[in-house]
Amino acid sequence: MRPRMTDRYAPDAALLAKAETLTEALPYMQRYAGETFVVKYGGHAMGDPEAARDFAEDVVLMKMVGINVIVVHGGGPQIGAMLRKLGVESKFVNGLRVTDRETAQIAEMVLAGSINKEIVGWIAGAGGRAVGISGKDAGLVICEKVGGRREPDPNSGIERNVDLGFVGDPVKVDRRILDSLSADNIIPVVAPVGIGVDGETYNVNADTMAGAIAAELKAKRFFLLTDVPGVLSKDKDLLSDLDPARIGALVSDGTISGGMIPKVETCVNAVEKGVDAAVILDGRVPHVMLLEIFTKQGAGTLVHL
Ligand SMILES: Nc1ncnc2c1ncn2[C@@H]1O[C@H](COP(=O)(O)OP(=O)(O)O)[C@@H](O)[C@H]1O
Ligand SMILES: CC(=O)N[C@@H](CCC(=O)OP(=O)(O)O)C(=O)O
Repeated sequence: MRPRMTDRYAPDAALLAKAETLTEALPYMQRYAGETFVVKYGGHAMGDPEAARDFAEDVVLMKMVGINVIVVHGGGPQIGAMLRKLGVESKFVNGLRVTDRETAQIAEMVLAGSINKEIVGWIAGAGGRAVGISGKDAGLVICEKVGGRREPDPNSGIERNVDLGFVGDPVKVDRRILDSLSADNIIPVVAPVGIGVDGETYNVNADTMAGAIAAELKAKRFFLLTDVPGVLSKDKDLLSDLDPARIGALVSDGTISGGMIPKVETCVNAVEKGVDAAVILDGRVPHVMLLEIFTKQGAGTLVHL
């Protein structure tokens, strides 16, 4: 027989708090089991190895409680570093990297070769099973070349059309490879490289790629991990809840600018196409996804209709 509980054997407060954390998580586990979550892991959020380990543990834990997790990663800063090392010039127009054939090859090498396998390794290290693929595999993400963008000429100041080269816009997502992997209890890790109908390789903005996949899967949640706490107000307070109309106003009055504009646009596009909610999260915060999923207060900025 187990000894009767006396003060001497009673668990201390810290231990009880651990049990309370788990019971607080219970309704969320019940709500999300069987649902699909798409996680975009940005290149800036991948900074240090400890954060990477936390990220992988969160992904594995989510999978363990029955969430179908799909990771789509970026790698913009890492592509930039490799291009500099190889002495290849690179520039961005409207947040998209102008990508000639050589740049496309280097981007694919960094994204699908190096970063993708690194993430697969982190997930394996946390006890999960992951398979790394790109949008080219099994025709996952079919792209069209993006149209040219208008930009002022640096010398004359006159606006001209800039051809972005091999930058792809996802036009079709074939979910079958993701469904097969998820059904086999494997976490798909997707590099943002797409394929044209003619077999051409396209460099795709990782937010756009993740948004297209989240929309096709009608994901319950679409997480975007970046290096800010979420969308901030003019006074730098975190805006924890936004709808498309409010986002439009914040973009118009200049509160949201730079790299945050395509990010919120991706979120709005995703929720309008059937994703339940998108959440912009700070990937530098340890276990930020667990805090968002399994606690009452959540974390980051939730975007919904
Ligand atoms: N209102 C805002 N709230 C938060 N970040 C903002 C806002 N407006 C502009 N930003 C900028 O957007 C950046 C995030 O976009 P980006 O650098 O493209 O992210 P990532 O590389 O992770 O995809 C932030 O680092 C910040 O400088
Ligand atoms: C067309 C285009 O711009 N592609 C991006 C792909 C990587 C990316 O988007 O990574 P982050 O999410 O880390 O920024 C690039 O070449 O940088």
